[in-house]
Amino acid sequence: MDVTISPGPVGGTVPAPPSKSYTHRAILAAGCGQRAVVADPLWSADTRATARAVEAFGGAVERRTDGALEIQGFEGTPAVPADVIDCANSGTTMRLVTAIAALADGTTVLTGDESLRSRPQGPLLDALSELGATARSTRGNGQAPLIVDGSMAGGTVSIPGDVSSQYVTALLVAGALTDAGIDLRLETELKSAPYVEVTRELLADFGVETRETADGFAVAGGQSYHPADDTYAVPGDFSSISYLLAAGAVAGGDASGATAGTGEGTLEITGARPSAQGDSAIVEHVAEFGAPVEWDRDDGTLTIDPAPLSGIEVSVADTPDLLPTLAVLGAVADGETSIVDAEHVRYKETDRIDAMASELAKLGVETTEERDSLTVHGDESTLTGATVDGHGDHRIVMALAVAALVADGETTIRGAEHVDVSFPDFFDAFESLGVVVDRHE
Ligand SMILES: O=C(O)C1=C[C@@H](OP(=O)(O)O)[C@@H](O)[C@H](O)C1
Ligand SMILES: C=C(OP(=O)(O)O)C(=O)O
Repeated sequence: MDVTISPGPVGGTVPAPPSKSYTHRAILAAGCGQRAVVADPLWSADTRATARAVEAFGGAVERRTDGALEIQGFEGTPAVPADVIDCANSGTTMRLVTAIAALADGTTVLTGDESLRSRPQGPLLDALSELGATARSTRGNGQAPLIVDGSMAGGTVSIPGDVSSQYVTALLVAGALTDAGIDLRLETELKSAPYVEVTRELLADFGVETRETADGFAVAGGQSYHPADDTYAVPGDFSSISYLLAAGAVAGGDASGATAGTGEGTLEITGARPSAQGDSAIVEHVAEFGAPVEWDRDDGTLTIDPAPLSGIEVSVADTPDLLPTLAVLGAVADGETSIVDAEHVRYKETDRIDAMASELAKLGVETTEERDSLTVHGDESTLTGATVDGHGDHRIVMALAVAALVADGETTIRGAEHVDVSFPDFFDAFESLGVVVDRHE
């Protein structure tokens, strides 16, 4: 599907979609236990891949009419899957499920789409092999398809922290079910660190203890997964919220003609309660760009008004998924925006530094790309509508949709269906805010 977006103001109230990261973890934690209900889950292409993996290991995932997931777990012992596990486009699914597969008494094969089959898995495969499983890439290049033979005993292992935090998450989730536990030593600084805190917070809610150590993390073996309450409720997703906040910052207003900076064009986002998500830093970032934003943390409500924006310098070491949103804010802002500490953003569904540089160029925006940074020259840029490519990547599509709101003329985004990965209702949400979206082939 392609979409054509007409520029125009946004305004109104919109709910945040549920967190993808928490939903993946909750489905797997419930799967590792006996039974649990996951309320308000994100039901998207990526989280459905995780649900399929739980079923492949012998669990059952049923979606109730209220959207909650009733999960019967495999109680700590995954069965050997009867078929290949297709992780589709989801890195989180592949990393976490690979580690759980190392607990099965037999062979699991994992694959995914072309994008996922190009992403790095080598350090995780090496770690699982050191811990007593046999885990390898069919092509010997550290990429899926993967073959994993269990079962791993646990022990001490070193792993780089600057490729993906999901390796750490995977070892903590599966390590609790090993005999010996896992003592994980980081060979480098940890990028995307808040995601490990999301993992530790969720594991604690499922009765699994983890520890931060002098050089990494540790999880004792022989633990079991059981939620404190029968039902686990998923919080809102701040990576998804970033597009809504950015839309409010650059195009807030209403049909009656609110003016930037006057507080008349408020956009409100509900369901934005605090959690361990590092991407909640987007709230501070839009404020640094100059947009008036308020966050009622108790109520979970964010309000944002449009304002003239000025460029900022921002590190995405902890928040890689914010890069596309920040790049678009930088394109609209006056002056230069430098997005730094970004090398790991190249290992996502696509190389997002490169993808944003090339698609923003089509809209008339000048950028400078380095290995670990993207500088957006907002002052030298005028956004002009064009046909742009989503690179098969949900976050590129959504960020470009925000840019389209303030481009001069219509913008067509190719491959817009990829929003299904993390925010299936994204274009409906945009329409509810007053955006004119034309979906076509
Ligand atoms: O654990 C998670 O839920 C995620 C971790 C991050 O990946 P990396 O740790 O690979 O940077 C992030 O980019 C991804 O969208 C979700
Ligand atoms: C990189 C992402 O997810 P994953 O690693 O699970 O594919 C993402 O959602 O931006």
